Amino acid sequence: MRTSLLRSVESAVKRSRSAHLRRSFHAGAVPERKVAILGAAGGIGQPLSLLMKLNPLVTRLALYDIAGTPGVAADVSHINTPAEVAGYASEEQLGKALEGSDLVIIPAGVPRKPGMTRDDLFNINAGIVKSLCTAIAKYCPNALVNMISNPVNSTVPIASEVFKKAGTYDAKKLFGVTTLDVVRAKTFYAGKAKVPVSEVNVPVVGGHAGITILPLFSQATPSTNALSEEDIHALTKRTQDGGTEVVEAKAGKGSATLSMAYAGAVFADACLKGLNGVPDIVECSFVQSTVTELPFFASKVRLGKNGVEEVLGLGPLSDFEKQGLENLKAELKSSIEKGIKFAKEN
Ligand SMILES: NC(=O)C1=CN([C@@H]2O[C@H](COP(=O)(O)OP(=O)(O)OC[C@H]3O[C@@H](n4cnc5c(N)ncnc54)[C@H](O)[C@@H]3O)[C@@H](O)[C@H]2O)C=CC1
Ligand SMILES: O=C([O-])CC(=O)C(=O)O
Repeated sequence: MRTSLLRSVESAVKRSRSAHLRRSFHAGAVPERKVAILGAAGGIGQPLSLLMKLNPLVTRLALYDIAGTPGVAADVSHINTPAEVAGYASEEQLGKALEGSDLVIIPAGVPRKPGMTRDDLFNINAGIVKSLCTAIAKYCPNALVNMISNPVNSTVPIASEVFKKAGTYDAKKLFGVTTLDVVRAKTFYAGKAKVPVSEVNVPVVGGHAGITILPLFSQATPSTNALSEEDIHALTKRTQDGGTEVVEAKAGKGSATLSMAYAGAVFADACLKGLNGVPDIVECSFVQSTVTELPFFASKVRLGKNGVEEVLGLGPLSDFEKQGLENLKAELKSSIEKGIKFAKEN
């Protein structure tokens, strides 16, 4: 009788201890995180919403678009993962979508058609990005911002100016998403070097348009002697033209959406891990930088509890890469200046 009573007390204590441990794990070790996606009903927005719903680090997922959000939100919300989904469908609801966000991902805006450059999107997307960033400054000034909307080389400087004007700019919290360039460089390198793609790492620096995209294949791992200089030049060109390859294949139906959603989800996950204090999270991103004389530049970035913990240097470059770096500076500088001028004048 006594032993059975003891056993039941012991097991009650054990149950309460493990419940306490579970509670403290939820309350402490893995913080609650709200992620907002602006442009959530678009070609990128929909699969990105799906992937973020699958991310166990996301507690609340706010899906905002000017059209089509209720359907996307209802659809994604039926997936049996913990993130709570809410859809926001009009400008009046943008504040609610943003409030309390730790991370805002922006894939809002028009995509390219064949024959266009990313800069041809400037006239429409600059205004969209400006108004969304004005709302971010108002409703969630401390959130990390992942800018996907093109031309990234200009939209990130636009965002920085909007935040400066609002008095909320924190260079550590603004990121141009260049992960798709890294994803492509890894895939193309693995195919050519015949190494397992899951083991490949390739930094991609510079910006996110044409020759401003500079993959550093001399630093690719696993390293290989199997590639000729010609192979490296062809891999570089293919990475730089990766977006155009998709635009042409889609023949008027837009640009990369699925690979971009994957890349956006990879980068957002890295940002959330950094925020949560996971050590050694390094990704390439287009950020405010002193790596070159340009005020914004993509390079490896260490992510932490406040966003950018450290902007890493370029490392040793081959002569071909050194030349590529010099060649990209004029275009990148002018795209950055175009964004800053727009934000200052509008
Ligand atoms: N950074 C990168 O590596 C990449 C960037 N992109 C860029 O991402 C952007 C989106 O591309 P897609 O999803 O294919 O275009 P899409 O046209 O399929 O979707 C864009 C969505 O943005 C929404 N939108 C427009 N104005 C808005 C506003 N003011 N507020 C909220 N939502 C708004 C639209 O309703 C639409 O649902 C384009 O600018 C494209 O160039 C695309 C691929 C890669
Ligand atoms: O090429 C485009 O217009 C979309 C984009 O940025 C990419 O796929 O890298």
